[in-house]
Amino acid sequence: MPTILGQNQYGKAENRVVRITRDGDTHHIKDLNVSVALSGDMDDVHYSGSNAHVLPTDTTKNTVYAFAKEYGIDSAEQFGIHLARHFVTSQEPIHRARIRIEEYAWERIETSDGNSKFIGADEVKHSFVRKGQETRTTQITFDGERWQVVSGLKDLVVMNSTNSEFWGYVKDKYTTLQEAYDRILATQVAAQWRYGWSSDEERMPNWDKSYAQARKHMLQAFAETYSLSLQQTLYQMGSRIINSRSEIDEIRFSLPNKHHFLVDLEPFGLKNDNEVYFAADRPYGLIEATVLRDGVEPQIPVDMTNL
Ligand SMILES: O=c1[nH]c(=O)c2[nH]c(=O)[nH]c2[nH]1
Repeated sequence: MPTILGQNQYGKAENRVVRITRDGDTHHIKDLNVSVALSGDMDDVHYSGSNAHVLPTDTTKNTVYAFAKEYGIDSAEQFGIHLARHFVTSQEPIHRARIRIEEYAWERIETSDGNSKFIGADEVKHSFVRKGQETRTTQITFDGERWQVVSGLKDLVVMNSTNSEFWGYVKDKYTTLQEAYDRILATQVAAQWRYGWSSDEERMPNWDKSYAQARKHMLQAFAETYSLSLQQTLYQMGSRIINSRSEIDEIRFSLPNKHHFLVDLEPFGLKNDNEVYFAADRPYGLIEATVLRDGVEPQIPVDMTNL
């Protein structure tokens, strides 16, 4: 049976790099998980085993660490752009680079009553606690000409303890769900947004500011939407970002509905007045959608949850 090679890519996945920047005795941390995927003129290695075009995955790993030292890590996006440009422009057989980065945030530990020489005004200059909230993500793709930057976050857990209803839905013979006029709405946000920036000729966005603003608008929309469904809330979150951030053209969400079921306390002679819930972990409703600036083509893949 004749066969041919289809899409292929290779590189070192999940390079964990921690970069400390020492500003006197005040230290700064960047903690990343960097995955490199390269593609191009790689037929021969698959067909015959010739490695003549293969930059070893080990080298791609080393490059991540060397770049962390040589250029530092400003933002995950900036670091990814640097790496992608390097692989595509320095190796002829490599035509495309995709760099995926997860960033883990750390914050300074507050002091008790400053008595060590290492302790500043009200925080330790070299002691950190990892932030327990979301993970920031980015994916940089470069083909030698066009850039695509898709950034976002995952595992951002949010809850509204009121201002959520769900009723008026289709009912068939299998429907048992009771209509809800005051329910808990909770989800674990995975969101990926695509920047309009796509060529070196255009002015690059301020990645850190854009992330902070997109996150803020998303959370505010979640909190401020009186929800008739998680779908409606999702759309509000997305359109709030598109309307307030001109550098972002498209955003895709994957929102698990973290169901909170009222517990029946009647057997114990107790009335449950929307106070005691069972937080179910599965199954969960999974609500996913893309929100776009009118007129732009969608580019974020539908199945982006493991980005
Ligand atoms: O916000 C919701 N959207 C649904 O589509 C749905 N389906 C369901 O059973 N509960 C909910 N809640």
